[in-house]
Amino acid sequence: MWRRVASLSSSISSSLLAQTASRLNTWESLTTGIAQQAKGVIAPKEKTPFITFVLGGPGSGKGTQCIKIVETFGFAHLSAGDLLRREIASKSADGDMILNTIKEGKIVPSQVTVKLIQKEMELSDNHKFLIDGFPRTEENRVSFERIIGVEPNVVLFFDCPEEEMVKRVLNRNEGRVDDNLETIKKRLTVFQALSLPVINYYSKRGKLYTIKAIGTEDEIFEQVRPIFAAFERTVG
Ligand SMILES: Nc1ncnc2c1ncn2[C@@H]1O[C@H](COP(=O)(O)OP(=O)(O)OP(=O)(O)O)[C@@H](O)[C@H]1O
Ligand SMILES: Nc1ccn([C@H]2C[C@H](O)[C@@H](COP(=O)(O)O)O2)c(=O)n1
Ligand SMILES: [Mg+2]
Repeated sequence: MWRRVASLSSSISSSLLAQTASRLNTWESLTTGIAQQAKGVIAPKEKTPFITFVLGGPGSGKGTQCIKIVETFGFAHLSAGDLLRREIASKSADGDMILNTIKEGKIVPSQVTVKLIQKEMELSDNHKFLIDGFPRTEENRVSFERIIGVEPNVVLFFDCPEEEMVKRVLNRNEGRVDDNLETIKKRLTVFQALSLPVINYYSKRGKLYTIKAIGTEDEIFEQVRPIFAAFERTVG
């Protein structure tokens, strides 16, 4: 549905695009939604999706703040890392490759991650998505745009000093295979080299909201809250 909407975007005005997107979404609901509703699985998607990418280094507090955004603003939270860990746990065909990549602090091929995100978006009856820990690379970003066919509305960047991120990750205690000093160092290098260019890209496109990610969880959320409050009336 979203790929078809996006392919029209260069040739028509934004208000016409919004109307067209709305109609295409409704049309798609009618064609695919009927079968799903007949089975009682999913409510029709009648609203244009509102997509937020949540970026920041390892341990910067993305997941913690996503929980608060979900509670306060009713978004669906899709954590790329959680989706990949679920593939490992379910022993899927890509499970071993994903496990080895995560242990090495590297990035899983984009096609794998985008397909997992796409599946969750399609299954969700929400239209507001927080996509946490994605895109981590330019390849991730381009792949999302190609496969899903839309750009994010908002990009949050949790900007946290390295020392603090390392301290938080080492204290996390959730049994993650990448929460050790050796892997954290590699993840920080990957973040600097591959993720910062994505953050700069969205800054240039005027979509980036930088949050100073130090202080208590509640203090940090007070920087996040007004961003979504400003969109709430238009997004629903
Ligand atoms: N403001 C904060 N102050 C202190 N600790 C925090 C704060 N925010 C989160 N934490 C803790 O730091 C750890 C990392 O937070 P979180 O898992 O949210 O980070 P993340 O950005 O999602 O990391 P990753 O990219 O590794 O998934 C968690 O144990 C969390 O409870
Ligand atoms: N877009 C992504 C997101 C995550 N991964 C892998 C590599 C990360 O180190 C790991 C954990 O992610 P997190 O829970 O910290 O967001 O998952 C990836 O390859 N691509
Ligand atoms: Mg996380």
